[in-house]
Amino acid sequence: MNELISYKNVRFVREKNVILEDVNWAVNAGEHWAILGLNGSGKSTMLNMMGGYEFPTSGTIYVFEHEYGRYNWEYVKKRLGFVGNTLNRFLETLNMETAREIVVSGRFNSIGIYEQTEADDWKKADDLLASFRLSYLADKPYRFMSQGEQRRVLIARAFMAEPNAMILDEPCSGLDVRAREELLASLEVQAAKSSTSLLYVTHHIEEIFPAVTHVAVLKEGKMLASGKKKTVLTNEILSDAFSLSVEVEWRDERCWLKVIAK
Ligand SMILES: Nc1ncnc2c1ncn2[C@@H]1O[C@H](COP(=O)(O)OP(=O)(O)OP(=O)(O)O)[C@@H](O)[C@H]1O
Repeated sequence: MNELISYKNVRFVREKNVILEDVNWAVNAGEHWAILGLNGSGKSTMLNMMGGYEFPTSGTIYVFEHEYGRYNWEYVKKRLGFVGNTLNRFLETLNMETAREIVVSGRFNSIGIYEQTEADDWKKADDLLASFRLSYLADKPYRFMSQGEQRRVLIARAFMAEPNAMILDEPCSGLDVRAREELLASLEVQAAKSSTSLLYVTHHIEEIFPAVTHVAVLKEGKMLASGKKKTVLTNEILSDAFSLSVEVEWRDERCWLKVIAK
């Protein structure tokens, strides 16, 4: 499977408001994407469509070569990981569990372990914890972890099912600079190790870690630009996207934003 995700002329209208218009986008195996755009530009709506939470008003969406609306979507959802910046609905269960238990539960796409686990599952969870440099937390309950540690545990959990693609929706929001850098370093390692394509949603270009290969920029529901990161992360495109005069500075495969004029 080469083309993992494809949006063709996708339009989405909610209560007479056009939320997405003429969105064309394709993600191929081996690519890692950042999805950029101001608040309300349509990023979450666009990505929620992959999980089947929103249905395009017109246009077509293919995920893992299956057309949305013409296939049993439960199978597709199993191959798609999702990590938001909050799992509050499940907080009570999470709080009781240790890092190891939470990571193992990712094998069954559940919060809480309700199925038989094998020794291999625990070994894999331990390997993931090591890869995220979280082994020291293995037996610690979630409620006693820092916010940054909690986020990394949830991301490690999402890798447990080895999804074909994983949506990371603003995973660094609310984290301090050190916790942010630890999370990004973990993603960098994981991007090199696993075959999961990462789809990283953010407002901040500073979070685009070196392994990200492509960037999509949304503005007011339209795809302003998409393609290889160096061709998209330019002064012109970002100034347009943010409606602000900005300059991009590249350093060690990371980029930083300077505001020139408001
Ligand atoms: N449940 C909803 N009901 C009505 N309008 C909504 C709803 N969810 C989103 N919208 C509107 O749809 C548009 C796109 O929102 P969306 O959440 O997709 O943007 P976003 O780029 O993800 O924003 P953010 O960065 O703030 O998360 C916005 O105008 C928003 O107000």
